[in-house]
Amino acid sequence: MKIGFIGAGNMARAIIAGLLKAKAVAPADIIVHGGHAANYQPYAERIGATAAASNAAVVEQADWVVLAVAPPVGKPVLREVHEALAKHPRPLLSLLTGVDLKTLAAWADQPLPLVRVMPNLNVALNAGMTAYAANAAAQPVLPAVVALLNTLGESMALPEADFSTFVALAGSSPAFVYMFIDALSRAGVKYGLTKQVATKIAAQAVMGSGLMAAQSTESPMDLADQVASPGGTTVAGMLAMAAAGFMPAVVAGVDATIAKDRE
Ligand SMILES: NC(=O)C1=CN([C@@H]2O[C@H](COP(=O)(O)OP(=O)(O)OC[C@H]3O[C@@H](n4cnc5c(N)ncnc54)[C@H](O)[C@@H]3O)[C@@H](O)[C@H]2O)C=CC1
Ligand SMILES: O=C(O)[C@@H]1CCC=N1
Repeated sequence: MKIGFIGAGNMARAIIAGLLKAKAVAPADIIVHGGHAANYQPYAERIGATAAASNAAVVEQADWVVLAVAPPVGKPVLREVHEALAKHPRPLLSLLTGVDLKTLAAWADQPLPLVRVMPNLNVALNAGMTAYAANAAAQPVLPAVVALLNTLGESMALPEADFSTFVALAGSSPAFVYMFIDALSRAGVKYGLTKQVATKIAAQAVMGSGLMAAQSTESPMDLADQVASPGGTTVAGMLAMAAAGFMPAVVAGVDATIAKDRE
């Protein structure tokens, strides 16, 4: 199975890293083309992937094509590869935020199997959270696509109406979590730890808590109650964070992310 990537930026590289770690695809079966030869060619060489000379060459050489460019670049790129896709009607996996299957079909301007895929950067560690939605033509290939996505972490079928919310809760949220880790770590620096030590402590605590929340059948607040001993340190911290607007700040961030995705 040859997987082609149009665009070789952060998201494409994270997916490729995950696929290679899982040994889901052989390095030479990864075909990439990006906007800048000076970037994508040495990258392809470094990981043993095949650098294609053009986006059309990606379509010609790959079995499936992943559209991994910025959303505004999607339409011109699909116009550019129109002829190649007409000759080789490959399933197209789009990572573009804010671009639904209907728009994608209009841009492709020909009947193609289309899968809208929304991953996050944690796919690089095979710990991603990915949503997908597919058109009717993609149904025969969907089980194989989902099997591939599952090598990158968890995946779920999601109605397209919920994709904007998913972007906030999974696509963008690693950045929000890093903000939280940085805030914890900075507070540690305030009390005399080095940033390096404080970040190690904060990141490991967040990782363990994430694992616990993902695996437990209890709600996050039930888990918090188990941390908060009566009259103890945790409840004092939780109440101070609540008073400082922790939850409204997070929800405002999600609101802004969803609004941007829907622009
Ligand atoms: N970064 C993330 O965490 C996530 C990104 N996405 C989506 O993935 C897509 C890619 O995002 P990133 O990788 O973060 O962006 P990026 O800016 O890192 O990468 C975009 C890539 O497209 C290439 N490119 C630009 N014009 C091109 C053209 N005409 N032909 C071929 N390649 C071209 C650039 O050279 C670059 O390699 C976006 O649509 C984004 O919404 C989705 C979920 C998470
Ligand atoms: O910031 C962005 O627009 C992309 C989509 C989700 C994560 N990164």
